[in-house]
Amino acid sequence: MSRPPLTFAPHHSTLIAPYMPPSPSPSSHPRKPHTTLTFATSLDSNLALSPGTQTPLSGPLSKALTHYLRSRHTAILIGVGTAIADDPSLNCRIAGVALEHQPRPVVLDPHGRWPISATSSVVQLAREGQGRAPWIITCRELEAEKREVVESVGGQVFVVSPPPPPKFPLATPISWPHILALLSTHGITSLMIEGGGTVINTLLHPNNMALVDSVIVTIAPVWLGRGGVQVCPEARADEHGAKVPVSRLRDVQWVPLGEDVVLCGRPAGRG
Ligand SMILES: NC(=O)C1=CN([C@@H]2O[C@H](COP(=O)(O)OP(=O)(O)OC[C@H]3O[C@@H](n4cnc5c(N)ncnc54)[C@H](OP(=O)(O)O)[C@@H]3O)[C@@H](O)[C@H]2O)C=CC1
Ligand SMILES: Nc1nc(O)c(N)c(N[C@@H]2O[C@H](COP(=O)(O)O)[C@@H](O)[C@H]2O)n1
Repeated sequence: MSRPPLTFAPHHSTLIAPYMPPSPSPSSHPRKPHTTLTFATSLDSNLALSPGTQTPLSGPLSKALTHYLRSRHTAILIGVGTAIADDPSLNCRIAGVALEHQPRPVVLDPHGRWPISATSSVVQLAREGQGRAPWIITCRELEAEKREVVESVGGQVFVVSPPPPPKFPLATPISWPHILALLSTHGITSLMIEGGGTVINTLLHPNNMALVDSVIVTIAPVWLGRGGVQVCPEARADEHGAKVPVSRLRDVQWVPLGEDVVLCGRPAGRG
């Protein structure tokens, strides 16, 4: 499971410092973690060439920045589509990062679709002490073998009640406030949400956008073409039914990193 360590230039951390989670204070008990939405996209807003496949987009410098972000958050969340497509490691591979600065991988898997096994990357890394054991948030009890694998490395399975029938077409199986509150209850003070397309598009829905504190997007100089996994949230209309922008970022900074540019901002309307 050994992949080459990444090198991160410390001065790059000053550029993104304003978007980082605040230091947790022992006296405050926020109802939700500081939430950072972060992903890598092509010029045509694609995360991957096709559903179910992984497409490398970040260059070495922006990839190292993503790994630095991982070390600055207590957890990293993905949807089960990404877990299945990528078998991701979800650890921080910057040389010398101690286990206490590794993020907790969290997989949203309401229907228990992730075929997690002893050979899954996150499980192997947890066993080798190079990452934390995964947490799975699901709506149904997992098969005993899967639960055993998760628990054998110190991970946890959270079975939450399925919600009532969806009111809106874009309603997600588990509401985002519920997910964030659950993680907060279990000590997660900062959460990095990496994807994939479904997860990002539902978080960018006008109903959920206010839950996002920071947005950090790597834009790679490539077009992937139609039929990819696209970031494109539900459209929004005003009270007269006229289409209006879903949201615009404020406090924007563009950070060039190698051939990529990293866009940092905060969704408008946040304090
Ligand atoms: N370039 C980048 O930075 C990244 C790229 N990717 C790419 O994205 C692709 C995967 O994206 P996609 O296929 O859209 O899958 P996702 O990773 O977004 O997972 C989607 C699934 O997660 C579950 N889910 C999502 N939201 C919720 C919620 N609120 N409550 C409960 N369950 C939820 C659902 O599972 P169910 O269907 O069982 O209900 C849903 O179908 C891959 O190709 C991957 O490589 C992924 C991350 C980052
Ligand atoms: N930052 C970034 N750049 C890309 O080009 C990507 N394809 C991704 N994908 C995300 O990173 C996960 C893979 O992580 P590991 O290297 O295996 O730890 C993948 O699952 C996506 O969440 N990210």
